[in-house]
Amino acid sequence: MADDKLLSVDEALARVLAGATRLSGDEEVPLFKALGRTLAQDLVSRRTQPPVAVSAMDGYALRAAELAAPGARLTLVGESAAGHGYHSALGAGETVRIFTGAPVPDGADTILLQEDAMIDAAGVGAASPPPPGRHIRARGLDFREGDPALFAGTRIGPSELALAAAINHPLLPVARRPRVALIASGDELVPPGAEPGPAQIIACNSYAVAAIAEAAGAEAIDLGIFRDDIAELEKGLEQARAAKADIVVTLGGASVGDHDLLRPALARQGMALDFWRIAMRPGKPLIHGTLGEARILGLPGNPVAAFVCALVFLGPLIRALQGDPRAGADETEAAVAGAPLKPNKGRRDYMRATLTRDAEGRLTATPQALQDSSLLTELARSQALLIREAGDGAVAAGGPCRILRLPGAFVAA
Ligand SMILES: Nc1nc2c(c(=O)[nH]1)N[C@H]1C(S)=C(S)[C@@H](COP(=O)(O)OP(=O)(O)OC[C@H]3O[C@@H](n4cnc5c(N)ncnc54)[C@H](O)[C@@H]3O)O[C@H]1N2
Ligand code: MOO
Repeated sequence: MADDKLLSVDEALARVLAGATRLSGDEEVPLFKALGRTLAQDLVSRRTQPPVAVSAMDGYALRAAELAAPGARLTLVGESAAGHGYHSALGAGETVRIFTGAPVPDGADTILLQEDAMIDAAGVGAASPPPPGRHIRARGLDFREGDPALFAGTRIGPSELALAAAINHPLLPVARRPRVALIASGDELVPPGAEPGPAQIIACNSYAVAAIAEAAGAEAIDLGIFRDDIAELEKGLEQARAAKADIVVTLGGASVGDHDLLRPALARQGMALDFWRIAMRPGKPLIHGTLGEARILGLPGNPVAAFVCALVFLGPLIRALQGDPRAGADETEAAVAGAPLKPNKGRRDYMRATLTRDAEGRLTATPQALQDSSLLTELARSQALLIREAGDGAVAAGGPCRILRLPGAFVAA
């Protein structure tokens, strides 16, 4: 059974996304700067493509009916190359040499593949003539001027860039990148490259969380490490306000210990708290609220907990703030368990797991032996999170399970 005192992950995500719509301040960016941004308006095609009927192959443009009779020969009268069409319509008994992407001359209705052409002194023939329409791309086959080709809320990836360029939009209207300020907290933390004291460690969470934020389209602003002191943390929050952060992400200090001072610091700054504990493992102490215009996400300090919470909550929030209608959609996939899974109580569990294919080719997720939420090595060696719902019973090896792929994960051989 779910721990009914704690908010479920789905309810928590719904609350994080409630009212999260595209931020004001749309921008126009050139194509080469648009990867990962989100369209703020529909993009209407400014072109029809192909602009005329063109050949899909190198060969000969002709009338199918004229080559149908056995032994028929056509007279080669000219050439149509991409960008340089044949100057006139095809006359009776004529054919034109044509290349891929070249305009099909008026009168021609099919393309004889170069490899299938028989050429002799009498002209161009074929052992098996092509039927009408073969290897011709009709005008407007891909897109037509005036039709919407890409829609507001679409995340721009490589294929969207190619289409946007082809429909002749050199500048793309995109949502403003949400500004995400990062505040790490803890007396034990020093930055990479520094010499830690005997009980200190190197802070790492900001790097992973900034990467997740930027991959979702945000601008990450690292405000550095703050000591476990309410006044210090308040300074961090003031810096986040000065940086005009849309989202303030705090890292650590979210739990109930005497040195977990974020909630009091946030309260003193005037945060309207929404929730601070959820039924998730790792990631129980997750703070959500608003502070002025900014949204607050207080991530737990344990690195894997911070990572998983950033994937599950911060990424979707950033996407929603750019107007992506699919933000928060279920991105899990079906897999089979590579090892027996124990019953799961209380909280939804996101177990770090490797991904392979079994002998039948099924996607197989095998949980790491150690699941402590401090273990970065296990995280870096994993390709997926194997999700166990609160109340799930035992599952035998080979039984069904659900996974969420980690960013950039491949399926190991
Ligand atoms: N009595 C209880 N204790 C704890 C509970 C609880 O419910 N009752 N929850 C545990 C869980 S679950 C987690 S997760 C942690 C979260 O605690 P905090 O958010 O307060 O995080 P800290 O105590 O500051 O740090 C926890 C751990 O993570 C390390 N850390 C923190 N920040 C970073 C960073 N930027 N880079 C690398 N490592 C970081 C820190 O050194 C600690 O080891 O609380 C449990 N306790
Ligand atoms: O968030 Mo804690 O274990 O759930 O690491």
